[in-house]
Amino acid sequence: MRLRLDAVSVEIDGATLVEKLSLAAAEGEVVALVGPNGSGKSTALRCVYRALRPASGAVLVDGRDITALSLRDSAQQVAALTQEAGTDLDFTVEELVALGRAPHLDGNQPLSRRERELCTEAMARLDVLHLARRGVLTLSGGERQRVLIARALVQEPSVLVLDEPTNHLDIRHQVELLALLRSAGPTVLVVLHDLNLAAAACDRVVVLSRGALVAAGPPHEVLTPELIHEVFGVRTSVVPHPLTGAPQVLYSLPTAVRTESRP
Ligand SMILES: Nc1ncnc2c1ncn2[C@@H]1O[C@H](COP(=O)(O)OP(=O)(O)OP(=O)(O)O)[C@@H](O)[C@H]1O
Repeated sequence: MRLRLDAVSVEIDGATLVEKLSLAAAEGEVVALVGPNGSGKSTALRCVYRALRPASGAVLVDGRDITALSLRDSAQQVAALTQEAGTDLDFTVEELVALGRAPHLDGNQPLSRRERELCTEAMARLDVLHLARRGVLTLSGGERQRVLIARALVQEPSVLVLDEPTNHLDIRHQVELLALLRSAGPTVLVVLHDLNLAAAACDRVVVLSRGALVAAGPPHEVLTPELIHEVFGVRTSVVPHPLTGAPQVLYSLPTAVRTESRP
């Protein structure tokens, strides 16, 4: 198994934020992590990119506990797009993307031709090549998000974790990003709030509630009205997508908050 979380628990100041979370993702699989606000999704991801150390349990990449690897070795294995990933550093887009190669370089070693091509290709795939010379601080939120994803791709990780990567993205770039994640190569663990994007793009969906796993499996098995009501407290209808058959979650607003009906 490429990525495995084995009974990972996280405690901070005596509170258990994640409790005995186990999940696995095979090579090339795209797994969505969904759940209500505060259910522990970002905390679980932080253990994978080593911003947090589990109180117990382990994160394994290709069977090796990542805490046994040097930071440089684990940065070659795992790339992350985090919620804190906005950068205050005034790089150009191409400089920031090139930084994704850092875990693979010795000191100030310049990029090889192949690495420069890799950066150009990633910028093109994320539709930011035309911004290559722009300062990152001048970009819109969605443009910056796409640049950071290009940086994660040039890292050529075997595992890519992304925390709400569709934040700030317009609908075209959301759809393109999810399609890209399916074809990019690395095993992907992605936190998503949009259950329909998760259903369309992910092989499996893992649902967290109050720090613990409540369901995991293919989208059509997991995303049922009963489960969504139990976990999110929202009534939904789930119908098959007319073209793909993937489950589509339809929401209706509670009648109490509807505006009065028109004459
Ligand atoms: N450093 C910390 N100290 C104390 N509590 C924390 C800390 N970090 C996170 N928490 C709490 O842990 C819980 C889980 O947080 P986490 O960010 O993992 O949730 P999430 O599922 O990613 O939420 P969201 O959908 O809102 O991004 C929350 O209640 C949060 O307030």
